Amino acid sequence: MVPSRQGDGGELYAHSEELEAKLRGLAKKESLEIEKLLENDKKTYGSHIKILILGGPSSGKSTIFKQMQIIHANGFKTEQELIQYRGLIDTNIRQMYRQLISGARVVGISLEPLESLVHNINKVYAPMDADEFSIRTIPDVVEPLTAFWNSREIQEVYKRRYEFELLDSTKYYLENLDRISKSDYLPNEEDIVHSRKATVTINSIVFQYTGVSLLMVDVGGQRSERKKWLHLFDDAKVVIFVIDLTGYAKKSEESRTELSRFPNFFKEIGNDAFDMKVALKIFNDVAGSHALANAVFLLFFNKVDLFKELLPQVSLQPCFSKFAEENSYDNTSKFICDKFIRAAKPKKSVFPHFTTATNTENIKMVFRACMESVFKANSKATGLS
Ligand SMILES: Nc1nc2c(ncn2[C@@H]2O[C@H](COP(=O)(O)OP(=O)(O)OP(=O)(O)O)[C@@H](O)[C@H]2O)c(=O)[nH]1
Ligand SMILES: [Mg+2]
Repeated sequence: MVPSRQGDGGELYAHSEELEAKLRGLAKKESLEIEKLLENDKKTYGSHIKILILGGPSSGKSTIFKQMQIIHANGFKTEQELIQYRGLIDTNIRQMYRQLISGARVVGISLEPLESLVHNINKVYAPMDADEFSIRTIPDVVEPLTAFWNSREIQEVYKRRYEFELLDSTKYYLENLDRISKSDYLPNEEDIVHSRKATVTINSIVFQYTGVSLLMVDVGGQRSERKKWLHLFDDAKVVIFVIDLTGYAKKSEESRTELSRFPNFFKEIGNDAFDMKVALKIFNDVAGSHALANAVFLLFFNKVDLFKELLPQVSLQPCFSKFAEENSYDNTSKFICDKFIRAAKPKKSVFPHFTTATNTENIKMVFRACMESVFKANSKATGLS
């Protein structure tokens, strides 16, 4: 799948001078707002250790942020929060259904045999279409949508999911429709970390970790959101940089626009516009930033679960032409990891970790290991001793 493009003005930005000027004005206004927000943060949070979560679109930053809320704060408990997540999950499910239909067109699989199922599903969704907030996974949609999902055609389309845009949690939600459609359904933590909404705000939490107060900040990874990052770099001690491992197989429109701006960094563009290359470029920029010269970098190579599923189907070689080994997990993960570590040269403290952000236990364990290495790394530079 390619990242959701909600709220992204990327291509417009590249093509129109007038729009560019307008957006510059907006960015200035935005930067004043961010400064005000940070000023308030300082008042509220005092002198905490600041950890920034950065990375490309849809890499899993907010999922990690949610896990921190679950592990170190109160998690998601209020009815209002749960109802909001329920609405988001319902919207995600409808989105997945539509993406599978468009995907069938992209990969050239005819859905004619599913005509009556599609008709029945559309009949349920049609009255809700006028208002996004009214979208519900009602019991009437469960039977046709489950049959649609289990059909031979859609399973074939799903196998080729990296050729078109599809939400990562498609299988997870479409196999839990019975539970989700219950009238009193409220999402559990696992459901919540599988939901998807592109971040267009700056989210922060403060929590205690072994007696140290940490301020963790989550931002959006889409190009329009990355303009806000610079304002946050000052006094950040730790950067968690999240990389979507499946990005080696994805080519989003955003990646094409993005890479065409750096012809010297990436010699071959066009067919070569893989999301992982954009992530590499973003990481290279961030790691070279003066404001982050003393920060410890934790690299989270994320979506290990999906990466392992993908490896037997898609080779790493089209994305990285120098990769010439067998497409095993060990070979590919090492190759990708080396690429990023080399991009961080010359002097950085960089600690790589392999993660599945939707798995609370995995993130709990990785975070513990991270903090140990951070505390040990360079107490003078980080002020974490
Ligand atoms: N299966 C699986 N899904 C993941 C993993 N990490 C994240 N996801 C899913 O990937 C989708 C995108 O994750 P987000 O956390 O929203 O990504 P993000 O980096 O915050 O994206 P932006 O805010 O747009 O920059 C969500 O549906 C997550 O549930 C993972 O390790 N495994
Ligand atoms: Mg996010």
